[in-house]
Amino acid sequence: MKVVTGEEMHQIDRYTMESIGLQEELLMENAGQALFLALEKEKSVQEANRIAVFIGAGNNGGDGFVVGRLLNEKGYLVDVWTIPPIDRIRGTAKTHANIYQRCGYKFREYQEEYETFYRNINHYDVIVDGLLGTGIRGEVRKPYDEVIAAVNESKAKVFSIDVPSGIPSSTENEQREVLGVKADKTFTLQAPKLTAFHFPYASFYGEQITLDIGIPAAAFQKMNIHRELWDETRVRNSLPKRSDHAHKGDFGRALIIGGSRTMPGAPILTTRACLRAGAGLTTLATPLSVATAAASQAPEAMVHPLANEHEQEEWMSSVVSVLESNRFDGIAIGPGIGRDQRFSIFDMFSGFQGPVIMDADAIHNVAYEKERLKEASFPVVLTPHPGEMAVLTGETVENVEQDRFHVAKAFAMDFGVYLVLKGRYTIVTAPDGKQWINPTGNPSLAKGGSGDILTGAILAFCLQHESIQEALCNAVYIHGYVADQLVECGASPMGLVASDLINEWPYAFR
Ligand SMILES: NC(=O)C1=CN([C@@H]2O[C@H](COP(=O)(O)OP(=O)(O)OC[C@H]3O[C@@H](n4cnc5c(N)ncnc54)[C@H](OP(=O)(O)O)[C@@H]3O)[C@@H](O)[C@H]2O)[C@H](O)CC1
Ligand SMILES: [K+]
Repeated sequence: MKVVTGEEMHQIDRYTMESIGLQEELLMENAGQALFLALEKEKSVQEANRIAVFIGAGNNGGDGFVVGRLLNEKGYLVDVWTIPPIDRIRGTAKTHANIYQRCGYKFREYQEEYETFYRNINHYDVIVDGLLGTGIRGEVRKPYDEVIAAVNESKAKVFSIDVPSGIPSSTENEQREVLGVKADKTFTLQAPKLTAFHFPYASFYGEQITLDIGIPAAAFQKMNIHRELWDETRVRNSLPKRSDHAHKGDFGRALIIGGSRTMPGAPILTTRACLRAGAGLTTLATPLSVATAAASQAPEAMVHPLANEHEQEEWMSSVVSVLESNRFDGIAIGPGIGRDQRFSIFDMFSGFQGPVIMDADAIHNVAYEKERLKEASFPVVLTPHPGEMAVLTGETVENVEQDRFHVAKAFAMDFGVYLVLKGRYTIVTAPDGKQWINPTGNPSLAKGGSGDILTGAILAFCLQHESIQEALCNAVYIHGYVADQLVECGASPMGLVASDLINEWPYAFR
């Protein structure tokens, strides 16, 4: 499913109307019908004594008029409020306002009776928010700011149409305080909007449901949008199937390089996750101080002791000799190495051709020689969290977080790498700039060890998928999905640790 900015959606609408010939009146009717059907399924709507529909000046309000008409038709007790005077409503929204009136239904104007409006707002069980949609520009103006504040203070269930009113639908906004409707649920029309996956905006959306309003696929294709949601269907369709007569050689030889005296656990978690995610043969190369613990905690793995991490030269040559004396199909480097030492991944891995996943401390190292990413002999996957992304770009974490999509895309394209920018909605970016957003995961993943296991799963999946992009998207999806499953079964996000996720991994799609 494509994820769009408001501007992209407007262009898609325009193409649908002007080149395909589906008119806006019809799209608005479709939107209202789809919204009405979705609302009717809501318990709070079924049980509501009184429902309010709030309508703004644009087409978001037009959708509101269609919903208001259909709710009236089915006998719900509805108050339809227009925030601007009715004569300010124009175009297609006006057409549907006229249809509403000709069907014999009443509406109230905020400007005429705003005292009643604020008195009544506490008596509504449900508010349908058709105030502002993708057409908002700049800061929320009067009186919408006051109306939005009142909606947020009311006890009603709030259902937003398309976007929570006040929330922009692109991330290219100057930093300002965000004022928006805090929706319980947002019914997005046709395609999810970008800010639904970008904080601070995402927290206003509540649960997100996408409704089909009949915009043809051809209109999306024409626009060439390279940003998509990676959902469960995509995972199920792209996860490799194991044949009955498979053997371990079919699933790749994985090498994990990591660990140090003070961080022995990280590479062990990566190794265990790599095994659980199905790699055929998994080897851990780690300093002697970690090797014994690793052998007992990941007995299915092979362990190659490396030189002490403080002996920089020796450590690097021990890595090289592990690579020279064995054959590996993919490598993950970074978990628990520590920040004290400098090493060159490109010197150590020269000539290697399988995928190399660089995580954690390896990212800090590669930042010093990032120009060499452009000439790597192997496909590179970088898995930074926002702090590590800031190290890579030389920007502040705030700058990264302000525009994650653009920062990730620019870096992946400039340096020709796959980039997994971690966060509540992790973004996978391919070297050609295409992006996929991961919807799974919860706060239990905001914890030490969670990145280490993702790295192991990514390595294992890269060895089992034809496409690196699909491997990354699927690993990220399942990593979050497993955490979601555990929380759904009653585990507290506070108490879950990375090992719990590793143990749950095989049951992800039971
Ligand atoms: N394909 C689809 O998804 C369809 C979506 N539809 C719905 O249409 C809206 C987008 O409609 P649009 O008219 O472009 O925009 P809005 O409804 O958001 O309203 C814009 C008007 O709001 C006023 N405005 C703009 N900025 C502000 C602000 N900062 N503060 C207050 N008011 C603001 C302005 O009106 P004025 O008269 O005050 O100038 C704008 O004109 C989309 O979200 C869907 O809900 C359609 O139904 C068809 C298909
Ligand atoms: K809205």
